Amino acid sequence: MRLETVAVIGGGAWGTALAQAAAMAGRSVALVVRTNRQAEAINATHMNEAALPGQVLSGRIVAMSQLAQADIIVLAVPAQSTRTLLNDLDPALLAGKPVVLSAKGLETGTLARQSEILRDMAPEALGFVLSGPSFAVDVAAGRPTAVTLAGDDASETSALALALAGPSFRPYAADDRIGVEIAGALKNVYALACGAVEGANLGASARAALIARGYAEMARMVTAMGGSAHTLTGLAGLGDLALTCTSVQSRNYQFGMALGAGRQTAEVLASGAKLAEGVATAPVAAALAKSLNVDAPLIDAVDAVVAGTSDIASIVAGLMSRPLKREI
Ligand SMILES: NC(=O)C1=CN([C@@H]2O[C@H](COP(=O)(O)OP(=O)(O)OC[C@H]3O[C@@H](n4cnc5c(N)ncnc54)[C@H](OP(=O)(O)O)[C@@H]3O)[C@@H](O)[C@H]2O)C=CC1
Ligand SMILES: O=C(CO)COP(=O)(O)O
Repeated sequence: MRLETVAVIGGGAWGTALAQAAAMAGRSVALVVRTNRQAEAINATHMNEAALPGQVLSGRIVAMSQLAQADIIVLAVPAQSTRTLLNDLDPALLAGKPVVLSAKGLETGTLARQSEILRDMAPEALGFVLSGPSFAVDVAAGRPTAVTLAGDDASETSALALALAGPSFRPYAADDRIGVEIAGALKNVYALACGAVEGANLGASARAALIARGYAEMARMVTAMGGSAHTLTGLAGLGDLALTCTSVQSRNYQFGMALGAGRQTAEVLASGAKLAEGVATAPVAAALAKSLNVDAPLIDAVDAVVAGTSDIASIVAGLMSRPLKREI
């Protein structure tokens, strides 16, 4: 498998950061953005001001508005946009190529994981999923982090990890795509919850308890879907949960803070909030848990708060009065 050139599709914060990581790994990178105008501005300034203000980009990155041939294709658009994006692409450009899915979310309506969407839309592509504790600003600035890269074929996954690894970006190869995708999607739901705990002034103890019970719930979901709960001990599980559920820098956490302070979802969205994937994923995860018969009180709680069908005080009272049970 030739792994020299990379095309990253999606000119937002994460696409730009992943382009930078691939460039730092020594690859030649095409950053595929929406319009010629955006591409020209990025190429003229070596910055993507709208996505990562002030961050100077590697000279190995060239922005363009159309996908051309590349050895590795990285998709970095919001989870709800992946299907539309793939629908607009020429499947021949993806056939037989490693396609790295980096969005963290489950699709509304279909309940699909990102790799299921890829399988539907471009069945001849080789799907890999990338997830882990990685704020775009950190990755783009070359601050160190490590992530999980999961794929079906162990040697192809290791080769791809090597091609994307740089001095500050360390992908660990793994094989449990389901576990990695569910972890990446659900950590955003728990980050909303943890932000709400902060917004409602419920205290750091409540937040830590929520993270631990969220982890247990996530393990039930992953197992029910056919993944391995062991995956959650890694970067995509514990790593990303630890980052997103404790950091005000997280957009999901910020959104949760607003909900915890008593604001409604529509109001927060209308105020120009940044992308918070957990808002769309919470109802999907709740439907998935129901269909799998998995007990998921925290996902249900976030779903209710996002939908505005319950308030934080009632949610807390409901969770605290559930019948006592053994921990494991
Ligand atoms: N930011 C981060 O730190 C991290 C983000 N992620 C994940 O990456 C995904 C993207 O997030 P992020 O980049 O931060 O979000 P942003 O909101 O910063 O950017 C999303 C980008 O996708 C573009 N886009 C949307 N739909 C399409 C489409 N159909 N075709 C082409 N481009 C499209 C948007 O363009 P336009 O604005 O014109 O609609 C925008 O440039 C999310 O799932 C997120 O969870 C993962 C790890 C870290
Ligand atoms: O996934 C992320 C870090 O790993 C980014 O989280 P937010 O989308 O909540 O900012």
